[in-house]
Amino acid sequence: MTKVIKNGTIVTHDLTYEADVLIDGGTIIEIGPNLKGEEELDATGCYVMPGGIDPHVHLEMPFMGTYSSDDFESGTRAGLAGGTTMVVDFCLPNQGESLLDAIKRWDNKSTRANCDYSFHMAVTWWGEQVFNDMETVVKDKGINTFKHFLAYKGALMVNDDELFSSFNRLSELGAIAMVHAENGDVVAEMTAKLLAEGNTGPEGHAYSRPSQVEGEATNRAIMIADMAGVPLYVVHTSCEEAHEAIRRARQQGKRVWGEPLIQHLTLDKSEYFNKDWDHAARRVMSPPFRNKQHQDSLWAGLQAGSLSVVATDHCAFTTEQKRTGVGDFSKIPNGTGGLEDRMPMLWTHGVETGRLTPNEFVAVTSTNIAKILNCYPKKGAVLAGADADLVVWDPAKTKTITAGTQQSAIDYNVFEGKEVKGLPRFTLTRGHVAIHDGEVRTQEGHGKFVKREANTPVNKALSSWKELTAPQPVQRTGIPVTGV
Ligand SMILES: NC(=O)NCCC(=O)O
Ligand SMILES: [Zn+2]
Ligand SMILES: [Zn+2]
Repeated sequence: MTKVIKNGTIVTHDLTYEADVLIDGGTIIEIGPNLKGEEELDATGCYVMPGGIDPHVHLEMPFMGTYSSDDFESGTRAGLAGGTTMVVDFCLPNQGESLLDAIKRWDNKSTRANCDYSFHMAVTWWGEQVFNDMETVVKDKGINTFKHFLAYKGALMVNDDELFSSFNRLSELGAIAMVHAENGDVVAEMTAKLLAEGNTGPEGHAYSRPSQVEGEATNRAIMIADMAGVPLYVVHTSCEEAHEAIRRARQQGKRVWGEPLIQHLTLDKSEYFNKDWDHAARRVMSPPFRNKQHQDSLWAGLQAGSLSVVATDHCAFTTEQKRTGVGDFSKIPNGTGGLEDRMPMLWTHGVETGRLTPNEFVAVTSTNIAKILNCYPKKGAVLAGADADLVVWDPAKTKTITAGTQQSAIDYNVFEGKEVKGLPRFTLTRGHVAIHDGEVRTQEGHGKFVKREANTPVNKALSSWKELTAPQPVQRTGIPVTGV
C-alpha cells in the first residue's frame, strides 16, 4: 500500500523545498512534484520533517526502589503524539549481572513499543565479565554506545579507574562513551549535610547538586576520554560549566558532544521553591533545573553548534511514587517526563522566538543524533530509501499542555499550562500513520529494534589521529653505556 504526502514543504537539516513524498510500506521511495499514491495525506501549510529521535529515555526503569511509570507502550505513544518516531533507552545491568542478561530483560519490555527504538548499554560495575561481554554487545547486539554514571554513589556510580578501563575497552571496540556527569562523592556528602541541617524538602535536591559538581565531572570525563581515545557523549548537559568544558574540548578538536534537555532549556530552579511539596518533587531530576544564565548558555550552544542534541531523559514517576521522599529529598525518585512535549516546546521556544531555524530544529531533534549513533540516513532523513519515520508539522497548530489530555501514564505534566505553537498533523512510524490529525492510531508492537554498527566515521577519524600522535620511542645512535 503506497501513501503520498502532498503539498508540503520538506525541511531537513540542510534543505527546505517543496515536494511530495511517496512511501511504500515502511520506506520512502520517491520525492518530487506531483506524486501519486493509494492514500493521500494533505500537508498544505505544513513542514515535512524527519521524525524526532529522543536518544535519552528510561521506560519502565528500575530506579530508587521503584520503576518509572511509562513503559515502552505508553512512552512511545507519547513520543509519537509529539512527533518523535524513535527512542533510545538504557539497558541497566544489576551489580554482577552480565550485560547480555540485561539486554534480555530490555528485549522483553520493548516488545510493546509503538515506534522503533534502540538501546544504549550502561556500565554499572566493572570486571572481566563486563570487559568480555562488551565485545558481544557491540559486535552481535548492535549497540555501540555505553553510558557511565559518575553520580548515584552506592548504586549506579563507577569510579575513575573503572571509567578509564571501560573507556579504553570502548576505544578498542570502536564504540562511543556516554556519561552522566555529576561528582557523586561530593553530591553524597552534601546531601548528608543538608539532611542533617534540616533541609529535607525538594529544594534540598537542587542545593545538593550545584552546577560546579556537573562542571567538574564533565571536565574529568572529557580528560579521561581523551586519554583513552574514545568519542564522548555527555548526557543532560544542564549548565554553563559543563557546556564550557564541552565547548573548549570541541575547539581543541576533541570528539565530544553535549545533550541539553528540553526541561533544562525551558524550566528553571524556582520550581523547587514552590510552596506545594508535590509541585516541587515532581520536578526533581538530576541534574536539577538551573537559572536563566545557564539556560541562555544552553540555547547559545545549540545556536553555535557546541551542543548537538535536545533530548528529554524521559523518566516519569507518579506523584505517589515521588511521595516516597516526603521528609527526605534524597528518596524522591529522580526523573521527569517530556517525550510528548519535546518537539512542540522546542519549536515554540526555539523556532518561534528566532533562536533556531527550522533546519536547526531538525538537526538537534533528529539528524545530528542519527549521525552520532550511526543510524543515518535510515533514520533522521527525508531521502529515498530512508525509513518513512516522518512528522508532518503544522506550525500554526496550538494547544495548552495539560496532563488531562497527555498520553503519558503519569498524573501531572511538568509543562502544565504552557502554550505551544507547532504540533504534528501526522506522525508516521515506518509508514504507519500513528497520529492522524489529533487522533491516536498507534499499533502496539509495531516498533522494531534498530541495530547500530560500531566504528562510526568519528571513531575511525579519532583512532587514526590517536595512532598518528601516539608516543613513539626515539631511535638513537650512540646510547651511553652505563656502569663503565
Ligand atoms: N535524570 C534523572 O533524574 N533520572 C533518570 C536517570 C538519569 O539519567 O540520571
Ligand atoms: Zn543521568
Ligand atoms: Zn537518563
